[in-house]
Amino acid sequence: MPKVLISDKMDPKAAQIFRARGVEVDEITGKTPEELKAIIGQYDGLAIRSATKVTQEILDAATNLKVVGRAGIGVDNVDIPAASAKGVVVMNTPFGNSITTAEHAIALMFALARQLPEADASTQAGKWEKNRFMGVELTNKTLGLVGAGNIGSIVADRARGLKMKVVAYDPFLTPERAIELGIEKADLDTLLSRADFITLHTPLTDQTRNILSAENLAKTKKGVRIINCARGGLIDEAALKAGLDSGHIAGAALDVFVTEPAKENGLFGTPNFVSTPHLGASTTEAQVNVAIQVAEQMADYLVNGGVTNALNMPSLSAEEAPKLKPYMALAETLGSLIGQLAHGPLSTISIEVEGAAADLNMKPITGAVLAGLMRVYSDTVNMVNAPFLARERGLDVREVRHDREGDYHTLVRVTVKTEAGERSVAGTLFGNAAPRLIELFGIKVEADLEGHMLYVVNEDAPGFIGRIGTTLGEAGVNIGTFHLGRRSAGGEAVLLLSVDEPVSPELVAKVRVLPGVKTAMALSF
Ligand SMILES: NC(=O)c1ccc[n+]([C@@H]2O[C@H](COP(=O)([O-])OP(=O)(O)OC[C@H]3O[C@@H](n4cnc5c(N)ncnc54)[C@H](O)[C@@H]3O)[C@@H](O)[C@H]2O)c1
Ligand SMILES: O=C(O)CC[C@@H](O)C(=O)O
Repeated sequence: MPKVLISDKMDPKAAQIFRARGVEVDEITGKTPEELKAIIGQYDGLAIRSATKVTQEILDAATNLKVVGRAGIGVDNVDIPAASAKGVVVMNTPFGNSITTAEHAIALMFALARQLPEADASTQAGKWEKNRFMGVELTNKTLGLVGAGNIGSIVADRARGLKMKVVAYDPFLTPERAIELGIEKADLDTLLSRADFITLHTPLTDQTRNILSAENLAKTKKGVRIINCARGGLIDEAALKAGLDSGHIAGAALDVFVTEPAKENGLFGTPNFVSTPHLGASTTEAQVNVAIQVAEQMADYLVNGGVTNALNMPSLSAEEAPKLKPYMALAETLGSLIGQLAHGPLSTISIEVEGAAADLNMKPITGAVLAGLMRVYSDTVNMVNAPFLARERGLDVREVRHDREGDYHTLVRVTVKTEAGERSVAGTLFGNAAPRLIELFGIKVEADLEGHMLYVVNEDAPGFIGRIGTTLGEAGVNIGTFHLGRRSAGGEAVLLLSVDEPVSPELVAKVRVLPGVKTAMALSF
């Protein structure tokens, strides 16, 4: 039974779902990195929010880990390249808290427009400063939206309901989508010069870090009000403070900070500055949503192999997973066969599917071929890290889907380009379930590839089969299955034998010197 650790505070629904889906679960929150390192080795899955940092060190200690699930959106607390290299799937729940976070941005916009926190503090201090708190209306004001993705587009919708004009800067926003959202697409400088309020809704990347830098803040309209419910690091906090102090910026509200938890910050105590402790996603509804989603996604992966919302692997629905399972076994076997047989560096690998296979999601098939192939170099390879390793090795991976009907109802072919030329193997599913080799380097040969095998290429000549049988018999090796194919009568022939024990190098050497043998190799699957 797979075992999951929930290491951050999460709605109890997550644990209930894991248990109902046959996944054992421990809820242990508040561990230090050292304490987490000591226990993580026993778990197949790790469910987190933002407090747990999934670093290279934690991943190195996580010897059984298969999946990290983030109940939320941002995965900046997970070292994704390190997870990918270790073959650990990283998933998030991209939609569960979007409405809640958008509402928080709108709440902060109102808080700034009417100075609600300061007015509240003053009133409760008995000051009744009616003349001090003169606000501004939102109606007819321009909202500058930086990032019009899931959350940004909900903010835009709510802002339009408040009769604001919305101008958006997002390099990936299409003109059609802008029309659909009823917003104006603009470049950043235009947005900065026109917006009365600016709200940020992008991830933190090399392009967005300090997107509101001192230079860009200087381009804003005097009296601008700024909201950040996305990620700390999008705004230069020192420049923001200077803008508030000078009066150029009329107000700023931050839910996120460069350093979190933000127990101290230069902005604290600045007039017209409002802050919340990363509460964007903190509503009952959003926390229930993300807890349910993360548990369902992780259980799907651990129990059925379904992949949803993974950041380092193509999606595979729980419905598709059982259909793809035999194909992935076939693909991995073909990858392994060609990895064992093709000598020297590979430059290109092409994966072709036809017949029933052509109707399937191809990414998992490709991942499985690469995993089989790369396992020849490293036994920690799986479908998640194989594409990364292949890329690291400069392997050009091509996928080809054929509409044509071939001789087989379904077929997967793997071709690699080596220094010696192209090498190709193909296989099918027997009875829609059992992987079977049907072609090896251009020779038709039907074989089940499993366990220990001996591969021999020889000249097709009378007496050869007897000789090989005798050689194996003398070595005390029992032949399980025997598969033979040849290019033409008297031409090159290929022999695949399954045997009960691993084939020793000494036996391979004896087979290689038999008359007519061109090559011999031990294979294992
Ligand atoms: N405060 C919170 O508690 C909280 C909660 C949820 C999400 N978030 C954060 O909110 C942010 C937005 O989340 P989302 O779900 O809308 O993400 P999303 O991926 O749906 O949208 C992000 C948008 O940013 C755009 N973008 C990327 N680079 C850009 C650039 N250089 N300039 C302008 N736009 C750019 C993308 O095209 C995309 O449309 C993320 O950083 C997320 O981590 C915070
Ligand atoms: O889990 C949280 O409270 C924060 C979530 C938020 O930052 C996110 O990226 O989803």
